[in-house]
Amino acid sequence: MLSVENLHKSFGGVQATRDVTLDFPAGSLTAIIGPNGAGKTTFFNLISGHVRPDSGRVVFDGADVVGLSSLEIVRRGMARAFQVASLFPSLTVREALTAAVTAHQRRSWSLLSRFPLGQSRARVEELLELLGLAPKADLVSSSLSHGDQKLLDIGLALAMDPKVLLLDEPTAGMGPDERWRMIEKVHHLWQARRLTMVFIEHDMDIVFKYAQAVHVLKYGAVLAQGTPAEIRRNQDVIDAYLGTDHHLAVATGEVPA
Ligand SMILES: Nc1ncnc2c1ncn2[C@@H]1O[C@H](COP(=O)(O)OP(=O)(O)OP(=O)(O)O)[C@@H](O)[C@H]1O
Repeated sequence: MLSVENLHKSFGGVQATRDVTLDFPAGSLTAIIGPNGAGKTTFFNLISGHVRPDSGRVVFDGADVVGLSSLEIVRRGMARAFQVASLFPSLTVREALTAAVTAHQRRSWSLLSRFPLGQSRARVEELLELLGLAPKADLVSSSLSHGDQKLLDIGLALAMDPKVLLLDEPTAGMGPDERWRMIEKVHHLWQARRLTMVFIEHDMDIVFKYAQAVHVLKYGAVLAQGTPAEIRRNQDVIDAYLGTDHHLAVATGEVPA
């Protein structure tokens, strides 16, 4: 579905992405982890067309998309949840989703005839249900909790009908309980929509519980990739990232050695 080959990007003297080659099979749920400044967000910027790589390929659905605009990449089916809900502070949740669904359908001219207004309404209601936002559909976006605003951001990305969904720290800024509720919803929609999903996450408990595959970046390069079980016992990852707390957890039997 998505594969990245030998991707490089420098900003001045900083090599933010170094020879990154990674694969994201159709229907997979992959976490990207790494210390601050490892190049995780830059990686998302490169694959979604927001920043152009210096070299390398981003093969999405069989075609190299390097050089295409971010809008064209969205149109081809790769969406990214941005903090966009805050752009529509006075719209209700339903109005914001309706605007996104309608905008997407207008862009997909060839599909327009297959999406009459009734279907676009049905699509909005389906998204409200999927995200658990139906009871809040008539609230203005700015009055939502932080977690619900993030869900609305995800909903606006889902309105693009993506095959691949990129989430940059979906649980950032949340307390422990809200974090787990959020990731459970994300996991539910991954299952329900059979998406290929990639998420950047700092909370290792969440990563190890939910991701099928984990790609670890350090100084812009791929340090390791594997299943959660492989990553948590990978010595390079432990040394570079998981650190002493992990050693302690292994020693006390909280996680397997
Ligand atoms: N537009 C830019 N101009 C200059 N330097 C940049 C730019 N974008 C990223 N960088 C640099 O590239 C490196 C990687 O940054 P990036 O934000 O991708 O890391 P990250 O892993 O997402 O970090 P964090 O976990 O803190 O969000 C950093 O040194 C950063 O300062």
